[in-house]
Amino acid sequence: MIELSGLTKRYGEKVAVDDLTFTVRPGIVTGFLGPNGAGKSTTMRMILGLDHPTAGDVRIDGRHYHELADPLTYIGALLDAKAVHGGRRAHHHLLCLAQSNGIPAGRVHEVLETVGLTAVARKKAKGFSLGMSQRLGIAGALLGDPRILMFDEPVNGLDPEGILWIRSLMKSLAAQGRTVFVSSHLMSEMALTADHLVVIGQGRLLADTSMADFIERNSRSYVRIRTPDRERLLDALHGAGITAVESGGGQLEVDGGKAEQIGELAARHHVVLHELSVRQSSLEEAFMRLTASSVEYHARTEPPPERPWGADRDTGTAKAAADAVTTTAEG
Ligand SMILES: Nc1ncnc2c1ncn2[C@@H]1O[C@H](COP(=O)(O)OP(=O)(O)OP(=O)(O)O)[C@@H](O)[C@H]1O
Repeated sequence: MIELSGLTKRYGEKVAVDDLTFTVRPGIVTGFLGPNGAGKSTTMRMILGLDHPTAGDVRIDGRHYHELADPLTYIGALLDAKAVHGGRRAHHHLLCLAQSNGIPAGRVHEVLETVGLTAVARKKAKGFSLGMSQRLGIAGALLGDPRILMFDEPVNGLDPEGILWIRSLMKSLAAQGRTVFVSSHLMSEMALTADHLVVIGQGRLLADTSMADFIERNSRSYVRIRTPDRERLLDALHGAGITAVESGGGQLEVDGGKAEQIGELAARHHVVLHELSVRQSSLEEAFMRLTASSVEYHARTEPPPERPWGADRDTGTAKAAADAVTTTAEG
């Protein structure tokens, strides 16, 4: 179990982690979600005693990291897959870790087998692909057979086979009763892996909920409408007591499953429809709604304004590219 209580980290004026209180429980996969810069890695570094909290406290099975006698036998972590010394062979890297942490050398073979790196055990880490490095990092995390495992963005840059492998590994570790804490900025990935969700934005706790509850609350079904007769349709909908909201690009959205009613209404008022479709909002959209006000770097979704070809020829391209990205540094 990992328990955070009022955990806070400031770097000068910047509050990277802001008063986080939550518990990561055994037997399930807990997803740790937040947009870029939300404070996930900083939180994980504080759990491992690599960064000191400005305020608050974090405990691993009731103790601070530095109080654990052989920490790798309590908590194993993958923070940065490329942090391995490139000149070291995979086997040697794990052996050094084992020897310096009081772990029997025989575990090296076992974990290499578990992560599927036995065939390349004598190869130097600098020749490893990102996927192989992730597997080596995970082997290091598993080395002490710990009850708690923590992975920082383990699927970043992996191919579908690697993603599937990590997903099933995390689930099987949790099924063995271990505590599994995994960070990601992809809600869609977490929906397939995690049983519980902790969402943060700009260092603050935004949600601490079961995945089932999150899906239940955020699976919105709505009707999407495109029409060249927008004003007439809005009047007709209004007259029938149906509320439509603009959803960008001239589209309208109506909550609930009223597609037939809207279609018949449009026909009665001779309104042309280009689209009338029932949609289900994705969990990724729900996550983006939840974290919208805490995202530090926004890319504009509409295309940049069109420029006559040749105008600002020398600087136009760079300028248009710069215009397309709006950076708002909040907080
Ligand atoms: N050593 C540091 N000095 C100053 N600021 C830092 C330092 N480490 C992190 N930060 C800032 O703290 C905030 C949180 O960073 P952190 O890396 O924990 O976020 P994250 O959620 O892991 O992001 P990502 O998904 O991009 O990895 C960011 O604004 C970052 O710039």
